Amino acid sequence: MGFKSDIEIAQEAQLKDIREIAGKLDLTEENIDLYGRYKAKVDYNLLKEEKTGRKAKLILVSAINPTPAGEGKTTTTIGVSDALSRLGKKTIVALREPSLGPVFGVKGGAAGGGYAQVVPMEDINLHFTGDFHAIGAANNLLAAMLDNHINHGNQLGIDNRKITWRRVVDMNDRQLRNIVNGMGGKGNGVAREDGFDITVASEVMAAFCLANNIVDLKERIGNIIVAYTRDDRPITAKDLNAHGAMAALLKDALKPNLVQTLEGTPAFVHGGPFANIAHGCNSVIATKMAMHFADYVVTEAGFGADLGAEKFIDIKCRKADLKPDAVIIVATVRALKYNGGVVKDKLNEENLEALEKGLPNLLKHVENITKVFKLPAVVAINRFPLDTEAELALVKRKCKELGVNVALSEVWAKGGEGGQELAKEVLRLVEEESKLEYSYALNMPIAEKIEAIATKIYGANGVDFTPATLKEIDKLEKLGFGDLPICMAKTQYSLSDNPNLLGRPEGFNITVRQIKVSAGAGFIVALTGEVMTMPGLPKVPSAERIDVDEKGRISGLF
Ligand SMILES: Nc1ncnc2c1ncn2[C@@H]1O[C@H](COP(=O)(O)OP(=O)(O)O)[C@@H](O)[C@H]1O
Ligand SMILES: O=COP(=O)(O)O
Ligand SMILES: [Mg+2]
Repeated sequence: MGFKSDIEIAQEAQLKDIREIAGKLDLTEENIDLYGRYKAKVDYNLLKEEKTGRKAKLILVSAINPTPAGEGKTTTTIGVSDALSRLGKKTIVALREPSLGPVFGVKGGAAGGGYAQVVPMEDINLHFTGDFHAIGAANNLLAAMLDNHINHGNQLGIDNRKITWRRVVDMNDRQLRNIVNGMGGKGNGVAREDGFDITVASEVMAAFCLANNIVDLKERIGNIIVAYTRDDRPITAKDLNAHGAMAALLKDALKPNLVQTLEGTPAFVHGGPFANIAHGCNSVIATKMAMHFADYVVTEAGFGADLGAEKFIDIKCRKADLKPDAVIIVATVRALKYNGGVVKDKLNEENLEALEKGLPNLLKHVENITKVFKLPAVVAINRFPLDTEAELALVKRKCKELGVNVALSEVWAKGGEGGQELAKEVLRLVEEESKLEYSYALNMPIAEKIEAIATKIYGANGVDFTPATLKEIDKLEKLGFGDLPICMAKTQYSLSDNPNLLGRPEGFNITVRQIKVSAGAGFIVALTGEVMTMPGLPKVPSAERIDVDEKGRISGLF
């Protein structure tokens, strides 16, 4: 259909000098560190001087269960922000930074798409300002100091079989999931099994995204549990005296990155946990900074509302005293057909029957947001080029029949101009009174908190815990971690823990196969199904289509 690619649109754009964008927030060069002409970091110490009374409206963008390509949350977040800017509203976008895993893997970048992008998209999708490299270095410094401690006598009595800390790299590399290191005999370390996670799954990333400032970050890092002794005493980063150096590595990374949308709306892009294996939200610091400088902040939580939105509310909002004033639930014709049983390579064919069959998935997410979390919501139908008028009309009609707010969004094709209907509905919703509720109380037992999420948000009958998991839950409660929130690690494709159960599955249980405490981040991770903390590359990685020419001009990124 001859559409320009995301990178062609981005490279044709005339970007504003980032100092002009900073000026929209009354920021001067004293408040920012320039990273070239189009990127800057903003001094988080500015938050200490927070003016009282500033209460920006916070809009969360979530979605229905997606196809592997994603349904356009980031694109919609950017597009509706541009639409609000066009309506004269002082708006900031708050997004996560892209991971190289998906960039070179299946999904591609995370800078939006079409005429709703943050730019410079090549920089943002690749090394950006180096935050992920800093987070990886801090994570791996801790791993090196842990093994070094064991190598030099193990005074802390670490049980080699109870090491929970893993190394990370920001790449999809299944080869590194399970390794043996320290081989080569005396002088080359102590041989043991180990493995790598992808950087966005690191607890350092989670602590980074939930920290309020550098002192809080250092304290959180110090609390990270890396191993246990034979008698199950936890060993922390602080026990290894690693937390100071780790926090030093993150001094600049912790400053939110300021860039711009194609239409010049300021954007904070900072932190980047995935929402299937971590909590899936950008940093608290960037969100609060955005709320300090703007009247409307639009932010995204990863994957479907069963993952990103649930953890945005039950973990991030609860811990950072934030409250969304409205939620946009992105739905697409293709994801509704996918949930209605259509296979990936048939999603571009009109299929009203499958579309209608997939609607229960959308309605479950709407119920969760409006009836469990008690927040006002609007469904944004993110229009794709091959959506037919009949398909779009069916979704809109069904939503209206069921009393669901709905707006057509054409921001991918038209930028902010294509988001006017959605922006006006958001402006109406944020004025509604709403009393945010959580899906569980923190003082409930760990198992009951997990059951509350599974039954209320996923629609499960219940939760099966493996014997080892029940034993670990008992140990964590005895160690005093019982009041922490839960970070569910689950497939993004299904409300259940089975990626093949699409639509609105009923009569299922989820199985929690592993539990671990992220004492630094401040939550308990419950792993279900086959969810991977180190994804693998597909048969034909997106990396094969990426190139750079003699002028340093990159192509193939999307
Ligand atoms: N309306 C649309 N039409 C065509 N492509 C789209 C549209 N919306 C999003 N995309 C593309 O789909 C992919 C996923 O979009 P993204 O905004 O990253 O989704 P999410 O944040 O939900 O994963 C990106 O490549 C993006 O360019
Ligand atoms: O963690 C996943 O984020 P997206 O859904 O934005 O890809
Ligand atoms: Mg996204």
